[in-house]
Amino acid sequence: MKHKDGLDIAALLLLLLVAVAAMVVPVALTQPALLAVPAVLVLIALCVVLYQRRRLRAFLARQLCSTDFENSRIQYSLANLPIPTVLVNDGRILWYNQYFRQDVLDDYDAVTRPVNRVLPELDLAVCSRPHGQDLKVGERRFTAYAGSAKGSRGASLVYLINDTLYKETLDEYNESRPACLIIVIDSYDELFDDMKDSEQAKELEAINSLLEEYIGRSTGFLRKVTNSRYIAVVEERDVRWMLAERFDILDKVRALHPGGLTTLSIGVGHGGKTLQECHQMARESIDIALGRGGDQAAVKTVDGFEFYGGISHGVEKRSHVRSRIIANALCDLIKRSDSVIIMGHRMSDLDAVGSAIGVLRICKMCDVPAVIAINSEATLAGPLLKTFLDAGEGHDFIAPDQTLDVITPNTLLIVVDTYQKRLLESQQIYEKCKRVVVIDHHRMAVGHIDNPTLIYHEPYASSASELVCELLQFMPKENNITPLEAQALLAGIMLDTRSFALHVGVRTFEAAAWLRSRGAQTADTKLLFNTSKEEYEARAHIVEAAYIYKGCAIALSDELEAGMNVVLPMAANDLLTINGVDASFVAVAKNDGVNISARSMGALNVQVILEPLGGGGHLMMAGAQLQNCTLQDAERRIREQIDLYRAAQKENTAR
Ligand SMILES: Nc1ncnc2c1ncn2[C@@H]1O[C@@H]2COP(=O)(O)O[C@H]3[C@@H](O)[C@H](n4cnc5c(N)ncnc54)O[C@@H]3COP(=O)(O)O[C@H]2[C@H]1O
Ligand SMILES: [Mn+2]
Repeated sequence: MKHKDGLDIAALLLLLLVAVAAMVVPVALTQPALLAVPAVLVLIALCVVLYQRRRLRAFLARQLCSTDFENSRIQYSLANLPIPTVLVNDGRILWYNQYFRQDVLDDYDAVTRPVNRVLPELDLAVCSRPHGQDLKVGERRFTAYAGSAKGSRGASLVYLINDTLYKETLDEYNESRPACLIIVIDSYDELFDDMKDSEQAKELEAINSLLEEYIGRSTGFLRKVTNSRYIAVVEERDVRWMLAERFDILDKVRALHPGGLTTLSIGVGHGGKTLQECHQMARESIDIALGRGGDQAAVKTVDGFEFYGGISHGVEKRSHVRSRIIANALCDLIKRSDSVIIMGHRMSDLDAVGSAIGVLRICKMCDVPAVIAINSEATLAGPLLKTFLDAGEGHDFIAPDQTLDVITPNTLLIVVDTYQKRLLESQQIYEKCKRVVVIDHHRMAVGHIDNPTLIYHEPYASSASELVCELLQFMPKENNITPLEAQALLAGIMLDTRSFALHVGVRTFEAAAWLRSRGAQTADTKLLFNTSKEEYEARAHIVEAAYIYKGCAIALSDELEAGMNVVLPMAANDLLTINGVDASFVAVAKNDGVNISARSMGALNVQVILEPLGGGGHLMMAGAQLQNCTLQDAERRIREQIDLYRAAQKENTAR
């Protein structure tokens, strides 16, 4: 019998090894050169052992796994099962049927081999679950199910179902789901209006060929729907590489001109059930991308929005015509209401209160009763409120919960200086009012007010106060704004432009000039920004403790005394005046969380940096409120985001 041969050879080998061992010492002593002989002998012995091991394994496999081993119970029940089956004990293969040998082992033998050499991914715990485990062997794909083998403790039987076809079909299905892209050339009208026809053609041809090349890489197609708008239908597999490359088409188009004159906005909808649903998602995405200032891609998925790009400054894109139309529409809406409630964001600031005061004047011009809902305990515009109280205008400002009783189905809510539901001064008022108007200048973000009756949203405007100024100028009626109201609006503009340093367009100065002509005193306005000595000291303290990290000033502070909230944004402003600081981040503990104010001079987009922390705002002015978070955590998260942003910037310039 063969296994007897095996034993004989083993005995022979043993003898050989003993002889070699006996020889080594005397030979090494007398003639070291002859040591080569035992070495060669050992080598031969090893070869023989390896060869025998293979033969032994083949022999065992034949005995155990072939059908002529009639006495085995496993054999009886499983050998003819037409799916690959393997018995595993203690991590080693004990037995398998012929299908396993054919489909998984490619006709090699593997009895007693460790199972993780043959199936490295196999995890018996996962296989034992009802859905089994996905396994890949070469090109073939299986689902493995495991059960414990009867009668043998610790041994498992693993069944492998070859479902390569279904899995490949499923993958192909997922990869080929439809996705829709809407691509818009930002500020097309403004740019192309002044161009000669030949220049227009050249410009468009450059953009077209970049877009064609980009979509040409996909399996889909591109169509131009209007002069400035394209639509592309692609597949999920294409969206995947576009996301991985972070829509570098944006950079390519921006690079056509040194100043980044032409930019694109892209809205992507993917993951929807139907092509129609994806198209709808793409439309929502392009709206939000444009609302955030353009030059970026917004991707709507089933769980929300993601943004890519958005590094250039928005180009001013507004027309007086639009302001006039909105002014008329707003007037109409107000006149058709019983009463109006005006409300800003919580922790109201000079811009929120200033613009609310402007809107109140519009309501008065329309002869409709109106109030400003404001929490005067939690505001950063204390000095402004006080000025109005002192002037005997206190009745116009009411605590939010006091307005709830007077809300009727015909009450109009006008929200100023925010677009976000969660930042509103009062959620209850918002929920109770049927009709809502929004006047805001912040770049749009996720969680915005749905379906407002009217929106006046201009991300290029400096402030909500500037927008309200324009509306006031177009009011159909004789304008009777008071000098004090003009001053409130001017304070709003000055706050958000950091006294006309940032974010100022031609229209900002126009609005300021108009306010001046209506009696706003600049010196008095400046007084509204003054602080107490304690606040000044706290501010200096924070600035002193700041350090610089990758061009960003970071300052941390323990909780401030109640009523000192304005110290936080002011310290952030101060830090920006230091040479070599591109952006500043001030984090202050507040209750169980941390409040953050961030500022930049435009070299960094602080909105993008704070968005992952749940904050938002503008390119140059942003904030976030972290709940249940320590100061150290906040610092770590800020630095993490700065790292990511700097890395992305580096990659961009490298490209
Ligand atoms: N969780 C979140 N989600 C989305 N957006 C968020 C957000 N948290 C904050 N923001 C936005 O970020 C911007 C900056 O907020 P921050 O509190 O640092 O700075 C505020 C305010 O604290 C600061 N401020 C108020 N009074 C001030 C004064 N007297 N002097 C200097 N700064 C003042 O002026 C800034 C006015 O900024 P603005 O209202 O246009 O826009 C705000 C706010 O709308
Ligand atoms: Mn504000």
